[in-house]
Amino acid sequence: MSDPRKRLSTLGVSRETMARLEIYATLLTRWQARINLVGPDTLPDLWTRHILDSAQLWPMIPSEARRLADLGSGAGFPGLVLAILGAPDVHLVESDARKCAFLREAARLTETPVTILNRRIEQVEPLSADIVTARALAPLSRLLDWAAPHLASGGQCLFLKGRGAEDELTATAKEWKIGHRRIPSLTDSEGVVLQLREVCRGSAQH
Ligand SMILES: C[S@@+](CC[C@H](N)C(=O)[O-])C[C@H]1O[C@@H](n2cnc3c(N)ncnc32)[C@H](O)[C@@H]1O
Repeated sequence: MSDPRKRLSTLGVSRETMARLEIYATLLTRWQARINLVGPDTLPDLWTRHILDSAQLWPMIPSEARRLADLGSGAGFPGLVLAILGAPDVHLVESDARKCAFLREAARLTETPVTILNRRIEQVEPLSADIVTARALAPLSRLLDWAAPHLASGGQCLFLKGRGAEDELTATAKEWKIGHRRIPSLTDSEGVVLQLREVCRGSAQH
């Protein structure tokens, strides 16, 4: 099944939510002419490369999660897509003011409640999030430095990563003790979702 809209429906996305994703996709395509929201070569494949890629995290969010923080949201991947799908109390952290203007407009038109923080992650007060997400932001060791202060007790990270994920995990072992799962990506044959629990500083025991 390669049609991304059909694949979204298998993730439990309703027709009403699909209509809000359509509004988001249309707005993004319009704004892309003015500001670089996504890599221009990826725009024709927006639904698979960005929307489905983000939405694949939706089934991994536990029903008891109360807050999600998305770091370096850019045009809203994955955080705004997850908010449209119904993730609770989503905070989008993005340092670029023009991208934040886009996020505000997309949230308004899709009637999605989100908190947009136009700040550098390093300057944001601890968010106490049950889920911290990020895609295409930084190597894993830096992501962990940024994400750890924002994790609630018992919280987890969901990071979309490419083919270097294994090496990145190895590189963090000296500094971080993490329970992790690697879940193959639905959209990228070489990609994975890194699901990280019990993130704490200190080397892994071998
Ligand atoms: C490569 S883009 C990825 C955007 C989005 N997550 C995606 O996958 O399409 C990285 C984004 O992170 C933002 N960013 C980079 N460093 C940041 C920081 N320290 N604090 C907040 N945002 C940051 C950039 O402005 C940019 O929009």
